[in-house]
Amino acid sequence: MAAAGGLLLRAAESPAAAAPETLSGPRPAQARRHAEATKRKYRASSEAPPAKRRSAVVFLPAKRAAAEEAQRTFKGKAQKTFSPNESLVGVSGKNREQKPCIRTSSLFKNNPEIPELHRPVVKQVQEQVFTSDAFHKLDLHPHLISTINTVLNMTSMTSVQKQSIPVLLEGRDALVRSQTGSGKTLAYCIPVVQSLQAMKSKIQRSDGPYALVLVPTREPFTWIVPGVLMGGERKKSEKARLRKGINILISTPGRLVDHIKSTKNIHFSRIRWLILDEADRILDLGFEKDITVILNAVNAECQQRQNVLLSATLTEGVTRLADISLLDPVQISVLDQHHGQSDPEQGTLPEVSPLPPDDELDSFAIPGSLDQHVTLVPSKLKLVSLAAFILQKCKFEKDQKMIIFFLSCELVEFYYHLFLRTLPACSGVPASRQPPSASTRFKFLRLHGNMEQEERTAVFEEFSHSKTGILLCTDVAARGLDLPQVTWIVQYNAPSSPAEYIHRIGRTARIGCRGSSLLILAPSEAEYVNSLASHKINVSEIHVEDILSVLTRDGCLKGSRRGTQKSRAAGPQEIRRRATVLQTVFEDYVHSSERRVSWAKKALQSFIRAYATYPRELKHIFHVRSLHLGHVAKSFGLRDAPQNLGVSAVKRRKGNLNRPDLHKKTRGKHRLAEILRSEYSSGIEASVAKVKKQNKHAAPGSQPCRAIRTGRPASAVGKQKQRSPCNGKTQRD
Ligand SMILES: Nc1ncnc2c1ncn2[C@@H]1O[C@H](COP(=O)(O)OP(=O)(O)OP(=O)(O)O)[C@@H](O)[C@H]1O
Repeated sequence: MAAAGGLLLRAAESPAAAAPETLSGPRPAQARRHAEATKRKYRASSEAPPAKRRSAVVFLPAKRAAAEEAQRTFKGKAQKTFSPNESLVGVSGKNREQKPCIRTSSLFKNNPEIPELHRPVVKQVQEQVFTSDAFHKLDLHPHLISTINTVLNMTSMTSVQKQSIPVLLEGRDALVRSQTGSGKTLAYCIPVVQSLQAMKSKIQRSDGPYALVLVPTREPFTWIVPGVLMGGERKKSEKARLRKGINILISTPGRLVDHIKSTKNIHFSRIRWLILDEADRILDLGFEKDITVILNAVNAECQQRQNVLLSATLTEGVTRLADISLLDPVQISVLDQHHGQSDPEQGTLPEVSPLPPDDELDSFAIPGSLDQHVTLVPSKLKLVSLAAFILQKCKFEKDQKMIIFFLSCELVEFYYHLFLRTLPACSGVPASRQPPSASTRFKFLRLHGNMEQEERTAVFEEFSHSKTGILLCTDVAARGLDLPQVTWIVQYNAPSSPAEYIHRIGRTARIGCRGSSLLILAPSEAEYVNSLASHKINVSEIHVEDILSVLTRDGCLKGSRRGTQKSRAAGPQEIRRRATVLQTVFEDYVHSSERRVSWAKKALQSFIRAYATYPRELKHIFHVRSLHLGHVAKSFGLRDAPQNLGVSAVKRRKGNLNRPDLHKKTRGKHRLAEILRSEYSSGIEASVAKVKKQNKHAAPGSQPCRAIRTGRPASAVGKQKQRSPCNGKTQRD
């Protein structure tokens, strides 16, 4: 099929061999004008064809064959205008005769060549997830063991649990690094609960917090949550709960800082544990200053405690944070023997080592049960390719649960509504009369930072408990979320860093399960694969033609054209035709009203703005100048590129990003970053700003930093260079 598909695209790419784009085909004068316009576009765009992917010699006959096939297929029909509406059963549900015929989108013309992927094959860092050791081997309270066994239904420890729990029970500080979905949460929860229940004077609720757990986002609160503080909830009710007492306090850094600054009921004098979970994410989101405030506030009231820092990725920032927050820590890293680490099966305890070796920094452990793929898709084909992929997985395969990552909230909203309104209809039955199986197959959900907390929690719960479904989201869902049985992670837009890539794909293949991921890149972004390889991330290629070929299995994309059985076969021409039918479904939907067109334009604008915020080190791969706006517009169901969306227009608006309120409210980069990451913190920045003004000299966080346990000032965290671009980017989330 790959070979057949190869014919398909390359035939389209060759101007000489290209079959008429629409079934009507452009007239000669029109065609000339079109070709000249295209040439102009390529002069202005760096999406001009790069080096060919495969040898032209090898594919020349293939192109010719495809062209001949195309000519044969369309002979004598060049003037017939194809109305996709006629071809779709039940898609629009409107009177087909009354609809004007619409020129089919020119999907397969003038696309850039897809370059050959030359990936260095690297040996990925591997971790063994489970050990054969049972929890009852640990010196834990029998009641705790029976809870783990019977309530949580867990018997054997994971590697990270086996290595961490004894160390933490000994009372040591620890820096724990282990792959996504390997059970890090229990690795610290068990020692915390064991140590708290063993305290001589029985803990009272009114004692206040004994353990403080800092997490980066609001969603991942699970079974052990006696008290949660998170943005998006009413601060007043949180204050009441704090007054009653919370012994294990789990909070996002931003929200806790809000309470430190404005709530009298929060005391840290009894804190025995300070846990920084997902430290890499906390730093990525620019919470260094908040962590500084928290460390100072906790240090001011208590010195005797255990500190634990956990992370799936180990970056320079994480080790620096470990340096100032941990005292003489044990470093626990669950890597395989090849990587020179201790073998968990040998039961050896890890060495005490304050800093990891340089070559370990920024290389990531990926679950061995995760198959990673990449596909290079010209911008014009991106929408149909994603739709085809969804159809393939959710219509033709069983029990698929998929998460699709996008660059911004607006993109999530746009594609969520577009797919919701169009794809289920492709089952051939009007939405109202679809059997329940169709609605579960195409259960679309979305999750992003512009949603109310209540709705976010409901979506999280629904997707968590569902066996199938398609969750469209921003990076708000990339970290810490434990969503069981996810089979596919699709990255429709590339992540801003390899660490983000790891966390996105880490939502599948959790705790030893199998999972797969697909990264969709434009041909001009192909070099990103090398960037991943330099962090020991290996991906294998799926060809776009293979993804599109599923459309030939979809009866409702057949089209109305009466052809022989032979021409209906799953040949390249048929794939092109069906892709065009599907694209037209989207274009028809978008162009069915002015409002929808302007909605699609706004989504396109949001994409361009988000695209402009890739970090400097990735700008040579992701630069707005590389985007062919006309082609990108197609992936928003737009027939033409909207005016005034050029690079210069984007540059002009860049300072304003996509939140008009920012312009008014922010002064300077820092404030901008604060607002952009607001969803991860408290959601009440404005009130904090007010309080800040009032308590300028009184707030604990504003006091001069005192020495922390390592003797270094906490302000050192704040001074650290903000490595991640996320500060300027989380408007995406
Ligand atoms: N020993 C165990 N046996 C079976 N399941 C376990 C065990 N420990 C943890 N789990 C389950 O594994 C899943 C992943 O655990 P957890 O969320 O702690 O992983 P993580 O390493 O923190 O992942 P991430 O880095 O993505 O946040 C959870 O559903 C958890 O209940």
